[in-house]
Amino acid sequence: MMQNIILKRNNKLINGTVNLTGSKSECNRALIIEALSNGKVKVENVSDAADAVLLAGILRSPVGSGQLAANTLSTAECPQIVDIGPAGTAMRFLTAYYAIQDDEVILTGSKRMKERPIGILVDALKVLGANIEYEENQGYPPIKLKGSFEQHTSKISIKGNISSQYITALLLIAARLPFGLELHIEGELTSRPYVEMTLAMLQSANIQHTWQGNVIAISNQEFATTSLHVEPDWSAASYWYAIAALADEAELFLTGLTPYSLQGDSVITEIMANFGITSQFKDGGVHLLKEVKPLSRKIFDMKECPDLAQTVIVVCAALGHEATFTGLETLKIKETDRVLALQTELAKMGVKLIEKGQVYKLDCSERFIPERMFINTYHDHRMAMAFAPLALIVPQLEFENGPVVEKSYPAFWTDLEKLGFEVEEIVVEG
Ligand SMILES: O=C(O)C1=C[C@@H](OP(=O)(O)O)[C@@H](O)[C@H](O)C1
Ligand SMILES: C=C(OP(=O)(O)O)C(=O)O
Repeated sequence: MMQNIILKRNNKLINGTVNLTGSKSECNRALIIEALSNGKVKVENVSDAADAVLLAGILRSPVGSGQLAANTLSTAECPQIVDIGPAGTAMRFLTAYYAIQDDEVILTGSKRMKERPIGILVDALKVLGANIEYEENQGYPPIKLKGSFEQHTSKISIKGNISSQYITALLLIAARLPFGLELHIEGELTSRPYVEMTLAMLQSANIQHTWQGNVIAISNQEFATTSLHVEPDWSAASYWYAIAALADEAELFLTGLTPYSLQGDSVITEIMANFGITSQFKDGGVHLLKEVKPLSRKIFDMKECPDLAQTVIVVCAALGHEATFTGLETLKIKETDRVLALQTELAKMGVKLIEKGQVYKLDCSERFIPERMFINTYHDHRMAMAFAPLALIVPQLEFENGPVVEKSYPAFWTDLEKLGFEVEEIVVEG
């Protein structure tokens, strides 16, 4: 049985306040830092995102610091098994974290997680001195981390264009390595703001770094006694910007967001200015106001904000705005192949996302507005949330697997309801 969601909206006037949960990216970094700091660092405002709740459960289990995780199986003979489900950051960050712990751990995840590459990070950790084996397929989870870490070198090289999460994972443990870390990033760095977020959060816990050219260095250092406060999630905010962009009139207040965020996805304010949405920071949050404005921007580079790609592409498709997108390469190895998922779902309204090398063009020449649209979500929270704003132009939407949003924004459907959307849960075979 599966829970689907029927979503409808009977007018195009949006007005209200939304309290977003904490950023899953910030929270998952903060939780790893907390665990590595031996109790010196505390996380404030732990996110409700399922990926963060799961990681907190693992790292804050009574035995502490991941020595024996709560949701795991362990006996004297068998290593504990830690299952992180679909949480990509948790998988990558825990790989580095467990690589330097003493106990033997098997780290596994969902069916999709077993298709998301981890080899680049495992290779780098092995060069540093970690003892890691693959349990099924080379280069992919599950992996066995065998403990007995002995640092061989502080210098390692890592490809920058596949996932910044590998780099973050290494930076998070760097200060705990006896000889520190000198990380050489090979080639282009994707999702750069996420690496900057990591370094900024480490800095808040008093871990200093240098970043010169393509080399980031962190020496062996002590964490300060401090707390790390998790900001509201800007990626979640993007769906409200999309709703405002598709409304006739919109006045929204998103609490707790500031213009000085560590999250690169705060760039949604600039992106959505092109769609007539002004962002005014006051009263402890951001006010969104819709102005009618001709659309002019034709090219969007999503390399630094890949999690916004679905949001922006769906808004353009809904408005019939034939924009061009770059920086979508990493989308193919996320919760699903997001390029393929977008192509398949947009085809249901006659829109094509045409891939020409590394450039993607939206073709709206045969676009139509269906009476009803069924959205497949492919175990991807962002497929559900990015298509939900379409309720402002399509009379009835049905989403496969409503609870999929829990990964990063569990209150998504209830927040829509509070803002006047009709949200009906139905149970279907599946
Ligand atoms: O470090 C992070 O918190 C994240 C980095 C990004 O991944 P990539 O670096 O793989 O693009 C992003 O897509 C993901 O949702 C969260
Ligand atoms: C890609 C994402 O998450 P992760 O890689 O952490 O699974 C996401 O939240 O869009």
